[in-house]
Amino acid sequence: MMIDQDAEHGALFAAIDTLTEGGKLRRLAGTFARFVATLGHAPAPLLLASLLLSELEGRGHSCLVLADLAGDPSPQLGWTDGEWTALRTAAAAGGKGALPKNANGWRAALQACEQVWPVGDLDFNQPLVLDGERLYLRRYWRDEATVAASVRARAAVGHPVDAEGVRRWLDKLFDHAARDGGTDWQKIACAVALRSDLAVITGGPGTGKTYTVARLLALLFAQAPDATALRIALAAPTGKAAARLKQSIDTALDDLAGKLGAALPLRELAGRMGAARTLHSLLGARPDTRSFAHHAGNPLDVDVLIVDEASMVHLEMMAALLAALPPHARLILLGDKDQLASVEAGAVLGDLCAHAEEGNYDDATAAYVHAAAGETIPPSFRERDGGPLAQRIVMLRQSRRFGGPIGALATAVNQGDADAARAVLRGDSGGKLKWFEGARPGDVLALAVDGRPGTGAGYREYLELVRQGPGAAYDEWVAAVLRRFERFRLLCAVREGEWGVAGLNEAIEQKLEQARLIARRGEWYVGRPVMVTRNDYATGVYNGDIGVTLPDPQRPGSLRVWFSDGDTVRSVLATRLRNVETAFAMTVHKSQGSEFTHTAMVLPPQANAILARELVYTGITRAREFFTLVSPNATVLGQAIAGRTQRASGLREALGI
Ligand SMILES: Nc1ncnc2c1ncn2[C@@H]1O[C@H](COP(=O)(O)OP(=O)(O)OP(=O)(O)O)[C@@H](O)[C@H]1O
Repeated sequence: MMIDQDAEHGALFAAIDTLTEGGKLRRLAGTFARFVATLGHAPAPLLLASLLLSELEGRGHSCLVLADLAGDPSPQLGWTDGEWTALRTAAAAGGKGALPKNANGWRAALQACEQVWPVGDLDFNQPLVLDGERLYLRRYWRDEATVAASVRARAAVGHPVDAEGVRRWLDKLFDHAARDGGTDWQKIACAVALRSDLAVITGGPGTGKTYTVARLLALLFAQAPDATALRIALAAPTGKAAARLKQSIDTALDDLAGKLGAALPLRELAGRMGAARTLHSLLGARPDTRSFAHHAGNPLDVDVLIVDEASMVHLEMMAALLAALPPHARLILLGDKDQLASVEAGAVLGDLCAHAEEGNYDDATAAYVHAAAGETIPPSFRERDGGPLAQRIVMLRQSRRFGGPIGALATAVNQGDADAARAVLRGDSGGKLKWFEGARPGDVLALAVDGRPGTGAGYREYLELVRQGPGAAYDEWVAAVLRRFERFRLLCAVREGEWGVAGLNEAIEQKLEQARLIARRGEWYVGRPVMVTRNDYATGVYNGDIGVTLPDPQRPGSLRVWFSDGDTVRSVLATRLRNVETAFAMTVHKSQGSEFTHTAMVLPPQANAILARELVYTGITRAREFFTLVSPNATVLGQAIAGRTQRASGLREALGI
């Protein structure tokens, strides 16, 4: 069979190999197309569609939209027109005829193939699924169906609420004097979340998502028949985000406990909540398998689950989470819908929040919010037929932490206003922002080592502390080193090249070595910051964890990598960490869920498909106090802001939004 296919599709496979060698296709995409060819008669349109489907899945899309296949997918793939034409021509040569011309033609061609299950037909467990105008890998189709069904079911649940009682509590929990006029969306979010088994609270950095959810927790405790029996779980996609969530919630609850006094034993109730966990750990991830200990047959033992940084939760994880959540449990998702979606396929939060800006609250929600929160939803956020999901979503619109030039820059980028973004970057005289337009590599290296005036040093700062050594209290020194390392970070839009993660990590190491701040001896050296790139259950480190290499206090001559773990630190012998990379420079993608006092973002000299508005916005919003943009070519910023990351998915359609 393989030999026949190779003879028939030799030109196509050769074209695939050329694109793979040119770095335009991941190897897996070609392998998948070849695999599909072994499963039966495989006409050229099927192989071409399988190839692109696998490639797009690797770039975060859940499916292949047939209209894109019929049109010109090259911009989406970052290919030249010539590359797409060459691939089409090669496919048509093997297929002995022209490829379908439109989406209907593609649909007809694909549904006739034995490797494809057209939804609604007899199911033979084919690897590909054709659902309306979309082609899926079966796994993603199943995950999307699970998420859609579960979200619809949860959104439909309406709990009876004692609006008057809620109103009394909300007035206690929210400080009316602190509001600055306008609609109090935080209060609305609490009221809305009480009403259903699903609540989505979205908003940019510092809009008070954690502040709000702490009040929601207090309200849930206050309303529960037996508050001590309420099982609450906190979770986030990464260990770091989980630790941040727990810390912010503890602080907010402690603050509230002081305010509420004897009205609610909040300290005691909060003390019963466990630590925040990663979603992997919550679900019971098992080594070497994609399955989890918790699933529909062995659900999680929770009544309320709060998930922070939900924009980073990919489709497969969201499906697993929803399947494992008992039907009675409340799910509260927190996240910034405008941030980059997960590296893996899917953009669930973005899809759910597609219309969050508009609100679309119906009359019943408006009346309830008025009764329970004392807030009037403005007419521009109302819509008679807003749909059930819209009634479960609230967007927080005012940033408390993030005003000033960095906030203005983030807003301009988010709105796609490149002129405004450039004006903010060039116009800040207070030193919060700096733009190296037309930068040279030396500018980045100087920035990495010494920072810029007024922002504190770059990596010099933590490396000098490393050089000073621990003194008496080793753990305190480690914690201080880790804190200092978090003060500055260089983020890259791309991995490869002089302006990407790989090139810059090497160049920064050389520069730090010249400055005698590090002394490299092979791969591991004192001061080396590393990022974990794969979950490793044996050592307890997870994808995205960042640590710093320091001497082992017990075994002179050996090195350990130290990670912060909430309030404490923990370490792993350096040589036991297999999947790590140096982290002086890291991708914007990997920086999600983290914030640094000074964030510097490096753009590459040329625009590309990855470089889009969401990426620039995510990079900027990693900065707590100072933001520096480095771009060798000043025009790339405008091109990036103009680009959008659109992820193909059928979720919006399945949810009727
Ligand atoms: N209504 C409010 N009144 C007073 N302070 C508030 C209010 N809302 C938020 N804050 C404060 O603003 C800061 C940011 O709030 P919070 O951390 O909850 O935001 P967030 O949306 O969770 O941010 P991020 O996800 O970016 O960390 C906190 O210090 C919080 O105490």
